[in-house]
Amino acid sequence: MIDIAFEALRPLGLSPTIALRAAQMHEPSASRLSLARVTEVQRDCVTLHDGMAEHSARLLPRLLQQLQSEATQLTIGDWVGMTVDAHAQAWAVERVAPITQIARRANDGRRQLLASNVDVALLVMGLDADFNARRMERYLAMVRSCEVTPVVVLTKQDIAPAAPERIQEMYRRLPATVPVLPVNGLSHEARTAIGPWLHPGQTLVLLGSSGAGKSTLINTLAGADQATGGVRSSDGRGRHTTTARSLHRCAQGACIIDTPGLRTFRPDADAQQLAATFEDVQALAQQCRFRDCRHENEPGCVVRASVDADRLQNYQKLLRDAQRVEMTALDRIEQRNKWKAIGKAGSQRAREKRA
Ligand SMILES: Nc1nc2c(ncn2[C@@H]2O[C@H](COP(=O)(O)OP(=O)(O)OP(=O)(O)O)[C@@H](O)[C@H]2O)c(=O)[nH]1
Ligand SMILES: [Zn+2]
Repeated sequence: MIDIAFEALRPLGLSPTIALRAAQMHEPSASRLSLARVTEVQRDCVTLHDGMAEHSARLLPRLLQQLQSEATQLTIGDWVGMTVDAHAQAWAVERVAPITQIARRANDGRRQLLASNVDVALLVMGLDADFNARRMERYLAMVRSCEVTPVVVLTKQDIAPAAPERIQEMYRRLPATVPVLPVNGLSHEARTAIGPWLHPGQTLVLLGSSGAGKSTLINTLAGADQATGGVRSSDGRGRHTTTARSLHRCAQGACIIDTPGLRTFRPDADAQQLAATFEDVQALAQQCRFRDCRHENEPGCVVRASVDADRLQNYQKLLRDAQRVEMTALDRIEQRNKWKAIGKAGSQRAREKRA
């Protein structure tokens, strides 16, 4: 049996789908479980919120083993069945299978989870020196391949002299289906602009490089006053670290997960998934003369004629990177041998010509 305090958990992002999944969990033990959300992950414990209070909880060995066998970790935003034992120690007993997971590939190739059960990713970028359209396209590819809705938030509109041109550049490059919101993150108008994505039951995550204005946005969206403050600000510990991820509640009902600054990362997606996130390229490619057009120098290429050249280059680079990761060692040897053979044949022909 699991207790689900739906109304109390709603401001923590509980959706009907998660509630249903939780109700179907098969907990064999007789212990009474309550549904709770992971609001912070520490080295050997997690912070869980059950709608009433936060608990510092350990992971039941069985859950640890299960996560290990699935090569995954408990992540901020996960939902779990929680129990409290006779010694008042809280335990995470079972994880509700997540609906979405935002992950990136670390430079060593390992999959690193950033947040679970996210509906909307706010892709935060400053209109100042932080501005980089290619990086924004990579963020977009990452979140769309995780099936999370992207919303681009361009901060520092009030202080960046180049703001108008940069906003235009973003509109020009990104598909029209992606919302682009230029804001001053310090102003309440940012709250109005992002308002349509802040309904109760929604979970947002903020992604962007260090200094882009993520914490500033959280303060504006959560409201500076204690009454509407986030989960973090109500526990008396304050928000003394920007390196940890944490979950906050917004005044309008949604909850929002802060992440440490991202700069270098690779999306955790295969080439096909990535390609699908460049919907403009995909749609135009249907009209290229050759079915397998790579939009490089083939004649009759409609993509090259219509898509921003830098955007197209970025697309091709992302695909190459993804394909490189997918290639097995054997593929790589095979490809090297093929190029060697081609190279040899080439120099052979050159020798023949000279002879
Ligand atoms: N004028 C103005 N200043 C902003 C805006 N957004 C952020 N800032 C300032 O930019 C600086 C960095 O903002 P933060 O919110 O700390 O950036 P962050 O993305 O949380 O950075 P990390 O915590 O390192 O990941 C702060 O001094 C903010 O006051 C904006 O829209 N307008
Ligand atoms: Zn083409």
